[in-house]
This record gives sequence, structure tokens and C-alpha cells, in this order.
Amino acid sequence: MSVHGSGGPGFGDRLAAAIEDCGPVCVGIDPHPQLLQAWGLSADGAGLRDFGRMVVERVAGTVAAIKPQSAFFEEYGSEGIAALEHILAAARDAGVLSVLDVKRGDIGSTMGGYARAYLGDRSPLRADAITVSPYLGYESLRPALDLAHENGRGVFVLALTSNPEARELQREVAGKIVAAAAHENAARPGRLLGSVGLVVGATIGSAAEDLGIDLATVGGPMLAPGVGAQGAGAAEIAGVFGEAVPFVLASSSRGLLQAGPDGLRAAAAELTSALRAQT
Ligand SMILES: O=c1ccn([C@@H]2O[C@H](COP(=O)(O)O)[C@@H](O)[C@H]2O)c(=O)[nH]1
Repeated sequence: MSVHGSGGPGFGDRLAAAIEDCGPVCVGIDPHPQLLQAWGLSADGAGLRDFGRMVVERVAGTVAAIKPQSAFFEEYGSEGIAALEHILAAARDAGVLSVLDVKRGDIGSTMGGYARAYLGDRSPLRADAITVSPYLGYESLRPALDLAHENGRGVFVLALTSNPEARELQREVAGKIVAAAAHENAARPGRLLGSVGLVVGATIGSAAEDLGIDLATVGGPMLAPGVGAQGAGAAEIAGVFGEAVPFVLASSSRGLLQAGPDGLRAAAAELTSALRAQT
């Protein structure tokens, strides 16, 4: 197992173990106003906190990870950020891995601030991994890549996102991003998986294959949003990822959350079974 500044296993290995134990589902925590209402919660900091806490309580031990979407917390200002801190702490206490979906990317010096905010060992907003955007150049992500490595945390770099508008732009650069992540993981391998992952939507069909991209060569995990409300399911995961399916963390937010607090655990278990049947 690779040794990091933290002295423990890296994020890639921790995620591989969680997928082995609990299956490949990641529950997105996206507190849309309609969902807060359906869950009987208020549209304020207390409602956000309760929503996230209830999700964590219901899925702990049955899914590999949770993925709070920062946007839905930021829109409430400081009380939203306080709720996000609370939910990340609840996940740590429950032993559930957290992937904070913040899609950060900036010039290197500013990226250092983002890295300390989300990957620093003492930051209140620390998560096990974050999503990052490489559109200021892959190397601009260096502070996040290095701090994640040092602290046993991870990053998921946007490569081929799930939204249809992304295709035209991303097909120009996806191959370079995939190659850069593969190079990074080869230089800092985990025992099972490196800690630099990619965001590859479950909805992208044959795009990776069409571009000549072999996702199985990355040596890190694949965060696959687009399951559920965006139309993808277990069959699409198998079709998009092929040999890379064992490294996939399949993420669904609305598709699972709409089951409500009483149905969430069963909905997540059902998705886990469907995904496991593909491997
Ligand atoms: O390519 C991407 C990257 C991130 N997302 C995020 O995932 C969830 C999807 O929500 P659903 O309700 O399951 O559609 C959301 O937070 C997105 O910002 C993505 O969809 N695609």
C-alpha cells in the first residue's frame, strides 16, 4: 500500500476497499428545494443539515461514498457552508467516504488556497476527495494533486462530463487529461488504485472509445455521475467503462433522493445490486 504524508493508505486504496465492502454506489447530496420540501425539511441551514445527516445515517455501511454538491449549500451563504461542514463531519464519524463536488480550478497560487480549504487535514471543509476542473491547465492543479497525495486524499479531474453541451469542447482535450492522470498515478501508485481519478459521465455512450481513450489504463478511480435522473443505469455504466468497470464509483443524486428518507436505503441497495450484476 502506498505511503503518504498521512502515513496511511491513499484515497484510491480507501475507495477500492469501500467499493469492495459496500459496492460501487455514491449517493449525491443535492438538496434541491423540491427535495427539501418532499423530505419535510425547511429551506434553510437547519433543513440542509438535517437532509445531509439523514442521508448519511441511512446509507452508512451500504454505499461506498457520499457526494455533496457544494452549489446547493453555497446558495444559502454562511448557514449553508456550516451545514456542509456538519455533513462532512457526520460522514467522517460514520466512516463513509466523502467526495465534495466543487469543481474547483484556478491559477496555481489560488489553487493552493482551494487545496488547503478542501484537502487540508485541519480544514473544517475537508473531504476525502474533491472534483477539480483542468481548464486552466492540468499543471495548475498541482497544489491540489500534491496536498491530496500528502494527506491521503484524492481528486477527480473533469474529463468527459455527463452533460451533452460538454462534448464538443471536451473531446479536444480529454485524451490529454486522461494521459496526465495516468502519468500521475503511475508515479504515485496505490496498492490497488491511485488517488487521481477522473469524472466520466455514465451518459457519454461510446465517446471514450470513439476518442481512442482506454479508461482502464488510468490506474485511478472513475467518478460516474449521470445515473438516475440523467438517464443512465447499470447497462450504460457497463457500456461506457468496459474493462474499467471495477474502478467505477457510480453517482446518483435525484434518482436516489427522490425515494425519500424511508426509501433511500432500499433504493441505494437496489442500484448496488444492479451494478454488481454487471461485473
Ligand atoms: O459530469 C458531471 C459532473 C458532475 N455532476 C454532478 O452530479 C450530480 C448529478 O445529479 P443528478 O441528480 O444525479 O442528475 C450534480 O450534483 C451534478 O452537478 C454531473 O451531473 N455530471
